[in-house]
Amino acid sequence: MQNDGVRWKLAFLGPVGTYSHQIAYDTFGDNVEYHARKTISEVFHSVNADFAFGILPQENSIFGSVVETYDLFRDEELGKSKWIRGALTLPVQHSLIVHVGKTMQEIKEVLSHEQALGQCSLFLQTHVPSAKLVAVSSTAGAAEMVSQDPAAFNSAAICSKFCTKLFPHLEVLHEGIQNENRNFTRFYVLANERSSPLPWVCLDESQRYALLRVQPCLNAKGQRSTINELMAALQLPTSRVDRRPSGHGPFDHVYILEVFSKSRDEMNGESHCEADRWEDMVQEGIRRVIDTGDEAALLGIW
Ligand SMILES: O=C(O)C(=O)C[C@]1(C(=O)O)C=C[C@@H](O)C=C1
Repeated sequence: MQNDGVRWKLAFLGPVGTYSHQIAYDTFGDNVEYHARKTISEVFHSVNADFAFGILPQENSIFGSVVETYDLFRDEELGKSKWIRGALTLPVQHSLIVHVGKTMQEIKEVLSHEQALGQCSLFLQTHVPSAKLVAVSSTAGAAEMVSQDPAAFNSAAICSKFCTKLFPHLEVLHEGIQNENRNFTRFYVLANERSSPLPWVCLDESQRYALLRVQPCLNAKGQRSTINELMAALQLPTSRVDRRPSGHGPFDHVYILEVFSKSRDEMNGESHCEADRWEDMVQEGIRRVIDTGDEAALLGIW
């Protein structure tokens, strides 16, 4: 993917070896220039006029929503200068990685991203119940610390087994340690243009999606719309609802909703929902929410 001969830049949660990097490379291959960032927040803020794409972990099938990502969706820049352009799903198999020769009994602490610690909670309770669990910014970041930080010599990392090829002195002690064998993480592709072209692997044109931020406002009676009222105004099939504090006062919330076009079968014989028609349907839904006195914004459409 070239922009006047210059490769587009993509930000991912680093270092190389994270699941974010893996899904980014599986999707964009050698077509973009990769830039590692220390946190998910830095990935989000990197996407600007000069940075075409960012990869944001969104939800895991065992541990649920990635809270740091949803908190970033409250940022007003999303939907103004950057947009969600697609979703990608990666099968995730975690390994317990240690310094070569270390045994389970010697492990004093386990480092990883909080998502990976949560996805492996049963293994941790059973096999290293007294180890301290330390949340760090990424899985491969944890492997790098175990490999290079003398203070982490008796620590283990939860990460992809590929990390043992990237960082010296590491080996796999256990593989497939997540609570359920079938484990998937879904990622959003963040882009600096609302309709940035994406590699074909991101696009399933039989189904269209949009991400919305909806905020109930106080009416004249001092009441707020319920989530049922907001969804009734929207009139769009909704696959995901996440609620985060708005930051504007106690128990004041924003909702992040993922909506989708009806499936092929429900489209009255049409093979798929045309992009323009889907855009109209979404904009009409947003208008209906705003007409009830609440706030709604389009964060991305694909
Ligand atoms: O730390 C990584 O490897 C990431 O890419 C982050 C992340 C996440 O935030 O969910 C991605 C996939 C796994 O679920 C665990 C961690």
